[in-house]
Amino acid sequence: MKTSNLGYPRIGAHRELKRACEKYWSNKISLEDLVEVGKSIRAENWKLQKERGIDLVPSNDFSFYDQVLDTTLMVGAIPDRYKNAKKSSKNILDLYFAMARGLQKDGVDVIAMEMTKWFDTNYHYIVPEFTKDQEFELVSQKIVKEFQEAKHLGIHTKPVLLGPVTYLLLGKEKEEDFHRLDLLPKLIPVYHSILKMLADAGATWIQFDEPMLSTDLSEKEKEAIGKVYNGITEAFSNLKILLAGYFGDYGNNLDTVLNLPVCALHLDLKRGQGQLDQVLESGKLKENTSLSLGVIDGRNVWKNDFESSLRLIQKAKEKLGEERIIISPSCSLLHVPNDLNLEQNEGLLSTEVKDWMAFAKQKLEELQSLKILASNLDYKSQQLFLDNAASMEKRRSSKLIHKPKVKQRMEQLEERDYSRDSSFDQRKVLQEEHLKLPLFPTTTIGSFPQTQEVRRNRSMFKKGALEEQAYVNFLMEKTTDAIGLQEEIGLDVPVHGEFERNDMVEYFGEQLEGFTFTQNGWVQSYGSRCVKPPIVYGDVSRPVPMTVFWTSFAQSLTDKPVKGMLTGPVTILQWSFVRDDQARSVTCEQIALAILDEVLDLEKEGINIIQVDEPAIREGLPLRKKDWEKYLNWAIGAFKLSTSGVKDSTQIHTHMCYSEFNDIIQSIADMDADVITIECSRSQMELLDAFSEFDYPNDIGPGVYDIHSPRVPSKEEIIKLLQKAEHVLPASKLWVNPDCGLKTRGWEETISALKIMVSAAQQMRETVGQPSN
Ligand SMILES: CN1c2c(nc(N)[nH]c2=O)NC[C@@H]1CNc1ccc(C(=O)N[C@@H](CCC(=O)N[C@@H](CCC(=O)N[C@@H](CCC(=O)O)C(=O)O)C(=O)O)C(=O)O)cc1
Ligand SMILES: N[C@@H](CCS)C(=O)O
Ligand SMILES: [Zn+2]
Repeated sequence: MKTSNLGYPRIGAHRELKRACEKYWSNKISLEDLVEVGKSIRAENWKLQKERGIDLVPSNDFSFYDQVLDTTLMVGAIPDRYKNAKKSSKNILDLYFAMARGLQKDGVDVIAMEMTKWFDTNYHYIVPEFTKDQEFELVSQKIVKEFQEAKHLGIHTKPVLLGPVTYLLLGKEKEEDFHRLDLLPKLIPVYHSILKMLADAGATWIQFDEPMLSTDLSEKEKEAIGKVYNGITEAFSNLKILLAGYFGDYGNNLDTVLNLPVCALHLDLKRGQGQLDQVLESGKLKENTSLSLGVIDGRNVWKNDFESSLRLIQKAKEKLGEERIIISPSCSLLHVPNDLNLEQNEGLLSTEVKDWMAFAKQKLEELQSLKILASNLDYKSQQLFLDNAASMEKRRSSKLIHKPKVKQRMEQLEERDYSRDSSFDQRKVLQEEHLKLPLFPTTTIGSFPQTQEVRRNRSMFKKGALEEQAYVNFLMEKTTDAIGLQEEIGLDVPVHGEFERNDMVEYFGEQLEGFTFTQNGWVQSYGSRCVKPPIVYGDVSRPVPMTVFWTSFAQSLTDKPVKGMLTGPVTILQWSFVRDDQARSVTCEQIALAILDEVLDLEKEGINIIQVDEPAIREGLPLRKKDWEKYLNWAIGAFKLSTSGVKDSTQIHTHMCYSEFNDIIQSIADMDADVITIECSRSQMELLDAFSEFDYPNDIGPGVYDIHSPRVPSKEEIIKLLQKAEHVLPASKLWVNPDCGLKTRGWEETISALKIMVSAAQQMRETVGQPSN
């Protein structure tokens, strides 16, 4: 029996990669320094995995930004607009970062590639772009170099490649009249060249990630899988191919994968437990194919239940024999924090709850333990097993989890708690009278720059080096400045700026009961940006108001209507690590009630516009269509529960970023938010088509510039996007705002961009109704 890992967190135990990248981008360290940081993180990760007895240690799971972008560079799918960036870049990493972040330097002005969510995770990948006559060539040999780098350290790794079918399917056609999958015959030779180089370098196992296998694939897509892996196994009989689908079971694609002559097939047994029986009983697994049993949850932080994992392992062992079993996490460990041992503050994470958890490093140790136990017929009497069973039992019977008051409140909910009193049209009239906003009202999505100064003050306050009152005074100053600035710029609906928040989810998690949080539980979200997801371990409630002080303070500084800012229940759920002892829908409803309490308190304090952000509604959608309806019912229900108790004259906004809306537009309409602000600019307003075709009933603020890049848009660009929007939707429905919050930006670019945006809106007001050219 072997142990295998599919991927390890690459930001470093103390976010070394984040710091190095950000310093490199601001010219504070050299390329050599940055490369050195990457090298030392890789070495540390490989060593750590080796020391924990992992037999198949991954390489090429490291990335300076994103593994999909790495693949794009590997196969040379560099969009034409980066030609100048390529010429002016001194090295390939600068070109790579220009593709990820855009570039505005030395006469080069190029926008970034689109970014979107990686399946149903909070990780974002850079979307490949393809043209009809797309050519591929081997450009980056990173995977070979990293294999050799590990080899020099005495560690024989299993290089990881993003499979060609998933790679193409994750991309977008930038021209009409072709399907990206038709590019496969041109792409495959590049993969074969890479495999040849890896084989020459001495690689034995290769892991191909094909997570698209956990989605509904068409016949053509299934055929493509067949062709690719039959071709590879035939051409490279000296390589052992491990095919990995994850984030779910293979569903209707099972026969396709069972037919492949691969050396090992990975099963995500956390999301698809039933798949093991199906595979074992089908009799279709090829004799030479091993099973990689993904028994450890790569998507959550709970300790593995050895009893249930060993049951699965023993079952597979009996059928296939030990030699054909590999045990592993369900997916890459990219999505969990690094090391639970770094959590030493009992005030944050109690010893009791900590005992229920395992982060990446601990999950490797669990794999090691499972391997030892699985080889012991009498494993139930082993100390390793008994300790684990004791932890499981303590968690099940803990008094921290169940709160009768929360359960009672849920039982009393009625149908009418889930809808507003009047229709949108009726509400709109009242809100117009009340708020008196101009056409094309301007606003922002909530956060203003979280500068180092803001973060440092919070950090000092949390460490006890800054008194609470001094910290509050500092935040009041920042909020006052932000309101003043918004007045000066001429924004119609100001926000308080979210300076007091470390993160839009963690901030709420910290104030809600039933949640706990960590000191160092960082997980990569995109590029150098990380999040520290809170952990829901018990029934959720809101003991005291969470945002009323800051919103009311901001409102006291201006006559304009300040927009209150909350994170919605689905997003809080989706971006937290959630208890696995009850349905997610139940936890979500508990969070919804806590948010409702806050909405009503804000309204009581005279806040007439309240935004409840739900950027994660789309990413929470199950990967298979058959499961959508059930999810959408409870997710939309939770949003409505959290927002429906307000008066008709109170305007509810919601906000979503990076989402394809076409297929869930009805559900978005069902949310019945008075205004929805959405990410739109990186896709050049493509997303609006769904809203216009569907005749979306409520008001919309399509993001008019990309906030993920430091690039300042021109007025012409914004006008062009607004005209595009006005072309498909009536002007009376349109709001003007950036794509998302401004927390990652600096003040200088923020002020410039917002001034341009406001002046673009003013120009639109003047020209409304006139034909655009
Ligand atoms: C909207 N998005 C979000 C997602 N998920 C979330 N949970 N939150 C989101 O906002 N998913 C989709 C998108 C992804 N976008 C982003 C955008 C920005 C970030 C980001 O900026 N992350 C920060 C970390 C934020 C945070 O929690 N900060 C804390 C701790 C700050 C810190 O690092 N402190 C230093 C000390 C500071 C000093 O002394 O100078 C330290 O601890 O060492 C805080 O502000 O208190 C990031 O830096 O990556 C994430 C996702
Ligand atoms: N209100 C949040 C939404 C981000 S999705 C912000 O502005 O950062
Ligand atoms: Zn957003």
